This record gives sequence, structure tokens and C-alpha cells, in this order.
Amino acid sequence: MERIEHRACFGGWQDVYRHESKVLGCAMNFAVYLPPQAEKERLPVLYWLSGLTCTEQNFITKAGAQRYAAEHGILLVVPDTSPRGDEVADAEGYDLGKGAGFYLNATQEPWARHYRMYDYIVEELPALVEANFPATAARAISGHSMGGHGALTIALKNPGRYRSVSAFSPIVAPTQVPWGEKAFTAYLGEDRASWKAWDATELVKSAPEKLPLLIDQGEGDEFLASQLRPQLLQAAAEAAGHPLQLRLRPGYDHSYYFIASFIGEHVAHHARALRGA
Ligand SMILES: N[C@@H](CCC(=O)N[C@@H](CSC=O)C(=O)NCC(=O)O)C(=O)O
Repeated sequence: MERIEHRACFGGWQDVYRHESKVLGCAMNFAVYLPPQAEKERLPVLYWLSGLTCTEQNFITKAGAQRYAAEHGILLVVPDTSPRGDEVADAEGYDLGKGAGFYLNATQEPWARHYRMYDYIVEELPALVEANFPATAARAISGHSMGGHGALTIALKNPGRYRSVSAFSPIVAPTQVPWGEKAFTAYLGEDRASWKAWDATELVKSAPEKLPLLIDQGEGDEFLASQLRPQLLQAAAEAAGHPLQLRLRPGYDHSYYFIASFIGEHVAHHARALRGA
């Protein structure tokens, strides 16, 4: 593992590392924010999953989350959104291939070898973080859009592994919207039954742990009606008795201006679960 960026930020350090991922079979970047408290103690970790077209850079340069992580004493870990490199399969368009890993394990060619972002986020990255940084095993997870889908599905599929979960503008029902249908057809194949294991609206129907879901959604979001449709998850959660707080925010769009406006509330939400503070 090699540190490739190191910047002072709110009394701590915003770093970026590069490592060889065994799971993904390629070199990957990930960002770590170390708040000032990390000099003296091990801290809980909030994992952030970004959306389509993003790398580890979007969140750390646009969301302004470091200020709140420093306030609450939480590490931020921000992976890239897909495997990378010349050996890795790609496709035309921003919504499939590199930058669009969808946080699942692909079963179809030419994707299956490298597109294993689920195993990377759930197993390999936390093991690396907890072995090499002042991190405890107390974990929370959040994300935006495709990354919101990732955060919700990963938390729902792994009872006991995360203390809290939240999302901004998530794709809540990828099996029912164009972004998800395109990606799942490519990565998982034509059998729609196999898609359900990667869909939050399906998973919430039988989730063994009722971890509360916190979602912020802008009402001015250009993808709201076509790709996001949070009411599908809301209806399924209500039917299943699964706690969900869906906060509709008038005027906000799909951008990082929206995330920056409310990330402080999400970090505080996770801090309460992680630190009781
Ligand atoms: N029209 C855009 C579409 C890509 C886009 O909006 N990406 C979002 C996430 S969308 C769902 O996962 C994003 O976070 N972009 C990066 C940013 O810094 O805003 C395009 O063609 O790029």
C-alpha cells in the first residue's frame, strides 16, 4: 500500500492510498480522512460509496464531510466506484463498466473477473483499513445514488456488520429502473430472479435486522422520477415494518451541492450510532 496524497484538513489528514486489490485483481485508490483524534486513539469508521462516474476524489473534494468527521472523531473511508486499469473491461456510456461497478459481484463475461465491488467493500477494504489505520471494527455506511444503492444493499445483506446506514438520492429499486436494468443485465445476466439479491426494495422485505434506513432526497433531482423512485422502498419498508426515514428536500438536485448541504446531519446520525455521541 502506497500513500499518494497527504493534505492537512480540519486538524487531521486527508490521505489517498493506492493498493493491489486481490479481490478485484487490479490496483485501486481509496481515500482516508484521519481526524485529529486519530493521533491518540482508534476510531470508528464511516464508509462512503460514491455514484456513477465518480472516483475517490468526488466526495473528498466536494462534500465537506471532513469538518464533521473531525467534530465527531470518525474516520472516513472512500473507495473508488469500480475496478480500474487497462485489463479491466469497460463499455460505452457512463452507466456501465469503469466508474459504474454497482457494488455487486458480477457473474457474466467479460465482467466476472474484476467486477466484485461487493466483496471488496464488505471484506477486503475493511480488513485493510482495520489492520493499517487507527480504526476500530465499528462501521457505518453511506453513499450517493449508485453508492446509496450500494450502502443500502450492503447493510441489508450483512446484519450486525454496520451500526448505521444512510443514503443521499439512492437508486432504491435497480431492478425497476433503466440504470439498474442496464447494469444488472450486463453484470448478472438475463435472469431477473438473480437480480433481487442486489435490490434494496427486495431485500427490505425479508431483512433479518431492522437497521433504520435514513434517506435524504432532493425534490428537484433530475433523476428522481426516472431512476430513483424512493417511494418504492418506502412502500416495501412500511409493509415489512422496517424503519425508514425518507426526508424530501424541496429544491435540491442530484449534485454534490445537495450532499454538502446535509452531510453534517448524516455524519451526526452515524456518530450517534458509532460513538453514542
Ligand atoms: N450526466 C452525468 C451523469 C452522472 C452523474 O450525475 N453522476 C453522479 C452520480 S449519479 C448516480 O450514481 C455524480 O455523483 N457525479 C459526480 C459529481 O461530482 O457530481 C454525466 O454524464 O456525467
